[in-house]
Amino acid sequence: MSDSHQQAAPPGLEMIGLALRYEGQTLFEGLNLTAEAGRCTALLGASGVGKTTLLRIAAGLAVPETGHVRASDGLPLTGRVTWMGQQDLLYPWARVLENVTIGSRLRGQRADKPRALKLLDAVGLHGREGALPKELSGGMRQRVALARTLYEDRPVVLMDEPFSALDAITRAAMQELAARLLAGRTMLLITHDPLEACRLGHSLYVLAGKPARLGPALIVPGTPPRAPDDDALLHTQGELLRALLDGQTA
Ligand SMILES: Nc1ncnc2c1ncn2[C@@H]1O[C@H](COP(=O)(O)OP(=O)(O)OP(=O)(O)O)[C@@H](O)[C@H]1O
Repeated sequence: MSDSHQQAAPPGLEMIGLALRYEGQTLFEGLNLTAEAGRCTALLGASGVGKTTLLRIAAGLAVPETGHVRASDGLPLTGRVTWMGQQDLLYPWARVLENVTIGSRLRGQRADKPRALKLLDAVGLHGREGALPKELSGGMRQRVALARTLYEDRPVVLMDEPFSALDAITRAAMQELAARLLAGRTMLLITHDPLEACRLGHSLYVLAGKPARLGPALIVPGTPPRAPDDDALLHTQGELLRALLDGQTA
């Protein structure tokens, strides 16, 4: 199912000349990154290099010392960005349906229950709308989180290791679901997993060094979700792993 609720064409996300220091350490300096409109940009790099910080800047949750983030269509980004993280961050006291529609409640709007139920159906949770998060497996909770992300219906989706807490099989299934249901949106995906980046991403970047710099884009041919044993994917995965290892020694 594609989410027909989505309206305007998604903008690209342009991060320009970002500089940020924490406790005297320069994390970025003059960093530029564009997440292309309607495509998935994957960002990899060693732990602590600054990936989440970059995503927080993109979300407006952290403010760079210099530089700025803008939408490629020149319109404000406010209200056009959503976030999906590693933890599902479901409210434990709220049932599945309420968790999916929580954004409406927080905005003081009426929940669109028929649409939420349709999305729960699309993520394979038909009939589970009355369950509490504790009654669901980790993979199911992440499906609820995906339904909630889709319910928010923002053209730009920021994903911080969204599937890293899942086992390999559930993770592969979630990658397929997310690629299908989020297709056409502008996605910026942080992952530690080269295979995940190659399955989901159109452009892949490695962030490395102090201050952190972006390596050249690796472009993966084909349409996500790519098969894990696809020849072109396996080739790009090797290149990406090499770039990650080179980043460690740079
Ligand atoms: N609010 C903050 N105050 C001080 N230092 C911070 C803050 N946020 C992040 N840092 C530091 O900035 C660096 C980058 O952190 P960040 O979480 O962005 O890395 P990361 O690449 O996402 O790591 P990981 O892959 O482990 O999640 C780390 O050294 C971290 O300790």
